[in-house]
Amino acid sequence: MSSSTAQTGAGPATGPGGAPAIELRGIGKRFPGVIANHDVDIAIAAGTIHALVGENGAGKSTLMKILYGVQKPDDGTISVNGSAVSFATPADAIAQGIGMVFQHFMLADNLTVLENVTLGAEKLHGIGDAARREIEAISERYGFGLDPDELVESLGVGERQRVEILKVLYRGARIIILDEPTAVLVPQEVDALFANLRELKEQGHTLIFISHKLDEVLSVADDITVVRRGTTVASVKPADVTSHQLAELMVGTELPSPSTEESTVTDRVLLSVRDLEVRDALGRVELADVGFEIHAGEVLGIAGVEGNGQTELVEALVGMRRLAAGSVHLAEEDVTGWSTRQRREAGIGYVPEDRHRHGVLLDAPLWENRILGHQTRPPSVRRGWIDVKGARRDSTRIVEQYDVRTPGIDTTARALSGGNQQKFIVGREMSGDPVLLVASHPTRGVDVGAQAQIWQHIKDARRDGLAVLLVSADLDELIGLSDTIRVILRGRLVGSFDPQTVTPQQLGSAMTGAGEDQ
Ligand SMILES: Nc1ncnc2c1ncn2[C@@H]1O[C@H](COP(=O)(O)OP(=O)(O)OP(=O)(O)O)[C@@H](O)[C@H]1O
Repeated sequence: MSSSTAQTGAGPATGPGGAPAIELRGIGKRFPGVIANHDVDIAIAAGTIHALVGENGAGKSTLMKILYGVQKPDDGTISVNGSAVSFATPADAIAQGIGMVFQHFMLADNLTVLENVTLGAEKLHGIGDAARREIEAISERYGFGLDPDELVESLGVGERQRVEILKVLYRGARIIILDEPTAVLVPQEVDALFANLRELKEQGHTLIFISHKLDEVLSVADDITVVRRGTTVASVKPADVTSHQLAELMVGTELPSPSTEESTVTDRVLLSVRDLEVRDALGRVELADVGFEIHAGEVLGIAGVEGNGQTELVEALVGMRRLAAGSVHLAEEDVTGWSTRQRREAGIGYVPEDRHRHGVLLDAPLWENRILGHQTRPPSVRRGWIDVKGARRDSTRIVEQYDVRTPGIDTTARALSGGNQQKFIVGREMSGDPVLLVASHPTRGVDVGAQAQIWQHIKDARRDGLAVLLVSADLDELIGLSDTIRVILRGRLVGSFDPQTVTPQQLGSAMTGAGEDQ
């Protein structure tokens, strides 16, 4: 146990040089109908790893956007290394040595590491040998293992993230903000990321990251700030709290404890996939020999490192990809040649992996988003016409049942926090009694309390016979929710595991191919 004590509010934590690397005092930010931040006080010591935790919509991203010059605060002051600053744009923050790594990587796949890193920063070291030397030096110094001339499209998720970190280091960042950096990583990659973060810290950098994974926060952070309903409510040391206590600080109440459940798997096959093959536009095989069944009342979990065919599998099932071979049966019906619309009408719910591309219309109000993908089914239509009242009523129900934090159903999806957008999408796709739910990362970016609620909704529907294909990067979710777990590797299903007995480490090994020889 550390001798440090939990503080309420943030005291003047000082770094080696005296002043904190970052000090936020009295920060406030309002949006129409919402107070995103108020009275935020945080001091972040130089050369430390500082975690920011809090419920969906608590105001974490807004705070980080203020610190990176994306949003302007209405109140309060920001100091960097003891000097007051004011940022009109991210360029101002970068000039002060602050960099940000977003959750959605912003890399061009068809360019090399060097081209991605120098893009927009040509003035620093050009785009030739000087730049290459600098990139190699940074990669070497922090143990990133990146080759400047490698194409980004051939890199794995963890490597891409290192390119993003390298990009901000290249631009001179000493203070690096990471928004949910572990959401897309497998356990081994998380370990590698944390090793990189610790190395950066050793060399004097200050790291600030947002996470919903409290165990990880406890393992890597030096300090943790808890944000609740827009303001900082506690600042604690990892040694002084458990993940359960941390969760309670976040939500302000006790958390429901998970219930163990009897198996609900029936012998009625709802989805039957045989010899599925999918090819890309150039004819390269993306999925091969994929076959499985899901019964009514069963959750089939798919584990895999991102980019191993999950996207193709999910899109093939919902009718967004043509099959090169194989068949898909929903209940007794051969749906292989059916359109997405026909499949949805037959009762397939779909939670897409990229909520901004396929899940919501960001500039449309929530009630219109209720209709998206459900244009031909009640309550969105009545006698062939869009039923505005029905859609509005059902949107209100989703907001209540899924605890979507929003001023109302006329608010645009864009104005919701990421986790709240996700809750709305899951609520919509669980509407109208689907027979099959095809869900990609249904709780990505969702806080622990809301995650438990979504799991419960899925379990309840499973008890009523819902079949679920669950693709998730969260191995605890896969283990907690699935009846069987299959591992996908390079477009093939390579392993089958019993969630009752498998460990995250075993899954992680199978996912990276380490268990291939078994
Ligand atoms: N551009 C915007 N316009 C209107 N409201 C916004 C905007 N951005 C954020 N908000 C609101 O501000 C509040 C805080 O949102 P923020 O994204 O900071 O939360 P968060 O803690 O990062 O949540 P999550 O964990 O879900 O990502 C939310 O109520 C959100 O709806």
